[in-house]
Amino acid sequence: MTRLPRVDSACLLFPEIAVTSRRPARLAQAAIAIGLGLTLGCSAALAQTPAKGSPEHIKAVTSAVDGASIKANTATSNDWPTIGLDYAETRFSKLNQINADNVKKLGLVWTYPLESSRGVEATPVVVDGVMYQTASWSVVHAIDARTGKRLWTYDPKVDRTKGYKGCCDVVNRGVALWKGKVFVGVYDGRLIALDAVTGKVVWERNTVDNKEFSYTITGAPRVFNGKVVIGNGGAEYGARGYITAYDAETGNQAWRWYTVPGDPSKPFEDESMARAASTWDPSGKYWVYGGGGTVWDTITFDPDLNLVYIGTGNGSPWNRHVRSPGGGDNLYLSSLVALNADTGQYVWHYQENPGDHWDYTATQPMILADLTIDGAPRKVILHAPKNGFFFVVDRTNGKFISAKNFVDVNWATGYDANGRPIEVPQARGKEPYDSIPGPYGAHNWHPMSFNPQTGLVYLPAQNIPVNLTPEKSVKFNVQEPGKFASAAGWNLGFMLNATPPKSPPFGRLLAWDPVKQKEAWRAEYVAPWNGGTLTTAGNLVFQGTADGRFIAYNATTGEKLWETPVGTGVVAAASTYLIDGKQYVSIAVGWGGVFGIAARATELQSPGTVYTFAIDGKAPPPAFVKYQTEGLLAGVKYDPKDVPEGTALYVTACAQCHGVPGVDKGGNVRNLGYVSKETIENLRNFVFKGPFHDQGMPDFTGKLTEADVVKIQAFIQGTADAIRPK
Ligand SMILES: O=C(O)c1cc(C(=O)O)c2c(n1)C(=O)C(=O)c1cc(C(=O)O)[nH]c1-2
Ligand SMILES: [Ca+2]
Repeated sequence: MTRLPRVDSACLLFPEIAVTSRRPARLAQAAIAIGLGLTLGCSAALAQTPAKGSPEHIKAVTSAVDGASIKANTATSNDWPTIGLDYAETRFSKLNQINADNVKKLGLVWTYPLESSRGVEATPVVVDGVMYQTASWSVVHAIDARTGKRLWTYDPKVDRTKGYKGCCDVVNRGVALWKGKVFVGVYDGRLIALDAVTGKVVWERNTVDNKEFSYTITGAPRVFNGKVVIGNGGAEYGARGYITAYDAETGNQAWRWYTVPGDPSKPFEDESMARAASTWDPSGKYWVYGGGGTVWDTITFDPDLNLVYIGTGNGSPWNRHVRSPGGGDNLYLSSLVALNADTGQYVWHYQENPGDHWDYTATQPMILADLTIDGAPRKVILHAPKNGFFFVVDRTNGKFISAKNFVDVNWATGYDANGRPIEVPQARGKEPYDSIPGPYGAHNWHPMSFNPQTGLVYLPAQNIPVNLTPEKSVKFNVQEPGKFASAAGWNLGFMLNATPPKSPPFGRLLAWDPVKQKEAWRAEYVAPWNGGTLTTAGNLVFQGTADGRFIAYNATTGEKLWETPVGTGVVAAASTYLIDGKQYVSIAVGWGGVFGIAARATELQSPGTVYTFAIDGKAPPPAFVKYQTEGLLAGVKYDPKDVPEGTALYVTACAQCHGVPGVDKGGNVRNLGYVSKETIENLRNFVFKGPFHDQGMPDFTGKLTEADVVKIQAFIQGTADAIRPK
């Protein structure tokens, strides 16, 4: 990356080069400046070189981050300036000091405590040794990566009793850095610009001023051309998806694009909404549920075509029979959409799941690549969404090139030449249905990477079996009566797996050839929900695992070359960067996300931590923390007649975080089948103004009655008793 203010070395190497590369009109001026610099400017500048890690240094290196520097960094990968490394989101670093020959000598340099006990999903962003990392509850940490010491922490103070507003853990997928500001999307819907040096708020906007829907933000903002763009989540609770661009300097709104139409009796926002409305059946009153299509993760910018690509989410509610009874594609659900980066106007779309029915989102991270396909150079998007197919799409026009399933699927047999799925009719039937992939996806938000040297994409793939039972009636979310709970339109019993699904769960790292649409190698894991990937010119792939390890593989062969325990399950992806000429690898660990709330794959539950490694690192690992669990709950007195009502209450109020008592083991939230008898006997003390409201436990005052709690107790003990080995 070109760093203007790095006068120590830049002085010798023509100080104005970075400026001229950005502003060609200033070539003549620059020539003079170079001359001056060599004669008198340099000695003065050298005397003022700020100490690394000092406020002046942080100001200098973060102010230099802009579109040109992000592009320039791709020549070396010295820094990791955006969440996916570059605008193409390759997560492929050209650094090769750490490589397949010496990775065995990788050792710990420092760890940094993120002071969080919920999921950590962000990739560390690093420029010249200044690191920005988010933890749960959208807390931002600035870290001196030379030492691992805190520079500052910013807590946007999300109301901890409002975690229920999102479906999938109080997570955050990271920051965007631009001209001295750090941008973070906050769980409660705010977009905040922070001063990169001090962590103080520069501006703040509420991006979800609408009161009808339960919006949250978990994704990372994207900055380009002086605009910062953010989407939101909420389609499990009823929401209408959109993304908004703001001026990065002022926070003024530049544009907004909705992903699905609103009430057709009112004027449409634009032509793209009018066209979309013809693919929805108004008798389903989809606008009341919001329709869905939330842009809760991937937003990618293409500087060459000046397009923004977004992946849109599932239908809201999931079940199309409820949402749009007459069928229809329901544009622009589950689609890749290209927008004009300046205006936010629709340019093209490709819909991966017409008429989504299964929470098959297209929000999974995409990678922009230039590939030779059938002998011709193509500018493509590589995409592996929840639905289990790997897509190659022409990013100049949205035309389908190819799709191939990367895991076994049962909802479609393939895609036709026009890019439409060939669906299996039972997948939309009225009978209970084992959805493969299920709503957790064959691949979720965990970032994949693409290594142009091997030609392979490294993709965390999985199966998490779920049985879906179609049902017309829509259940309430106890917290917000009138808001629809997650599986609205599907029987909420899916959470309790009323009909146990038959397919086996798995988690694996897939090395996938996107040209041949074929697996090259795989590594099997003990469980699903493993971390994102990083790949390097050192012929390496790095990935953290659900069972608490950080692993390096040979990128060509898949041979495991190195691993280290990290004290808890890993869901995030690693980054790598140079500091003062030496290569480091950092990974933030912290078990969580939608699967990690209630389930786990290791007995270790250490808090959120950033680990940083280098060759010959010798730092001692921190002490690991074990899960605190009691034996299977026994002895709570209850009336079996209360169990059916208790079940319904538990499903709408408790299941999403606590899982099924005694069946799930508990993830970053405890399972109520494995707590003490006294805890369940005193459940009311936790439910109403209880001690865990600062950790994400909602306050149910006014939402549940004391009698409801007694029924929930009956369900919890009844379930534990039912599964106890006789
Ligand atoms: O439909 C939505 O609006 C929405 C939002 C989110 C989110 O914001 O985290 C997730 C999902 N859906 C989702 O379907 C999903 O599987 C998921 C997993 C995670 C996670 O962080 O582990 N978030 C989300
Ligand atoms: Ca969803």
